[in-house]
Parts: sequence; C-alpha cells; structure tokens
Amino acid sequence: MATVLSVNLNKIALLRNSRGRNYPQVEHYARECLLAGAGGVTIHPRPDQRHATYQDVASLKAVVEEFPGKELNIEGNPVADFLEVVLKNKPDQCTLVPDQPDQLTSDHGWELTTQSKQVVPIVEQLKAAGIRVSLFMDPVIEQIELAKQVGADRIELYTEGYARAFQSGNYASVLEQYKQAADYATSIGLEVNAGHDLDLQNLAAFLTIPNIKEVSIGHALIVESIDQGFTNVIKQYLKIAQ
Ligand SMILES: CC(=O)[C@@H](O)[C@H](O)COP(=O)(O)O
Ligand SMILES: NCC(=O)COP(=O)(O)O
Repeated sequence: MATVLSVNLNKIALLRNSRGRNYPQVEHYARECLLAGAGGVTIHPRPDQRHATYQDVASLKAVVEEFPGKELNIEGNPVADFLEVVLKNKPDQCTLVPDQPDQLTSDHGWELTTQSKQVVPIVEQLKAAGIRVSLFMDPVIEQIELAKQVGADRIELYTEGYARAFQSGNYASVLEQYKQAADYATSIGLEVNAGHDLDLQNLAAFLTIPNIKEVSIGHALIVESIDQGFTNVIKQYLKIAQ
C-alpha cells in the first residue's frame, strides 16, 4: 500500500511573510506539488501566524478542491481561533498538536493520561463537522490506546526521535519502537500517519513499517528543494513512498 505524501508548506509561508507581500505564493507551491503527484498539502497555522496564517487555510482549501481525491490537512494546537478556522473551512483532516503558542516547533505528542478531558469535546466537534481527526502522538502504547478512547480516527507519530536516531547511525531499536506503536495503533482500529524531520535520507527506512497511511513533510523538503528543485524532490519522495 502506497503511503500518501502530504507536503507541509509552512516554510513557503515563512519566506512569504518575511517581505510582507504575497511572494512566494503558498497556493502556487500547493498546486505544483499536487500536479507532481503529492496526495495532499499540510499547513500548521501557529497562534502567532509566524508562517502559515489562518487565511492560508481558506486559500489552500480552494486549491486542493481543484484536485479531486487530494487532501488538505490542517495541523495545530486547538486554541479557539484555530478551531474556528478549521470548522469554517472543513479540511479533510485536522491534526491536533499539543504545542504551546511560543514553541519554536512541535516537539512532543499529547499526554492523554492527563489531557484527554480537554481533547474529547474537540474531537467530537471536529468529527461532527465531517473532519477526520488525527492526534500528534509519541510512539507510546499507553498514550496511543487513549487516542482511540478519545475518538481519534488516526494518530500522527511524531518522528523527530526516529530522525535523530537515524542521523546517529544507530536507529534499529528506535525504529522498532515506532513499528510496535504503529502495529498497536492499527490493531485497535487507528490509522497511522507520521511526520516531523522526515527527509529523503531517512524516509525509506521508516516506511519499512507497514500501514503508514500518510507522511507529512515540510522543513527538510523545502531545504532539499533549494538544492535539487521542488518538483524533482517531490518526485523523489513519491518514489520512496510508493
Ligand atoms: C506537528 C509538526 O511536526 C509539524 O506539523 C509542524 O508543522 C512543524 O511546525 P514548524 O514548521 O513551525 O516547525
Ligand atoms: N506533521 C509534520 C509536518 O507536517 C511537517 O514536519 P516537518 O517535515 O516540517 O518537520
């Protein structure tokens, strides 16, 4: 089963915001990656809108709708403004991430042992709006079991731990931990996405884990595109994910 590539466009938005005018256009790169064969696009509008903005959600929804079967995934901490934009624009998927507003980047999954009461009503509200709900999770069986209990459709395995281990050259035991987490999630009826710090070097080994439904990749993909060209890099990812 091929794994869907969802291209995270945060860093295109970051470049755009650095000059205060609409260049580069996020919509252009969304169209380019979908034309190249990506299965969807992702953005993560943070409360300070340092890169992706709440307006980008509506713009990208319109672009994705030009490509039947392709998906829009909106990631973020479920603060009120975020939820309002998600419910208004109804992306195909919303990935809830437990970030603090001032975090440099996402660096942990949900601690549902203490946060499930906060999450349950939000999951219900999003699912009632017809939005698939994914929870950003560490590869911890106990937490993944709770993700099912709070009603999530999917989990997104937070893969920075794997990426760091891969970089060290000694990653077999860490990969096995992710495989066990993914296998367990699948066994209890959760579909499995993955993302954060995946790249052209480490993706193939990670995808030896069966049943990874979707990977969302942004930071490394944009850096690799500087050297090798955006469409060329997208096609390399698709070849690995097929
Ligand atoms: C949750 C996650 O790992 C990514 O979706 C996130 O979008 C990365 O955020 P930055 O692009 O702000 O680092
Ligand atoms: N959910 C992960 C994502 O969308 C992109 O993460 P990264 O590739 O920018 O680290």
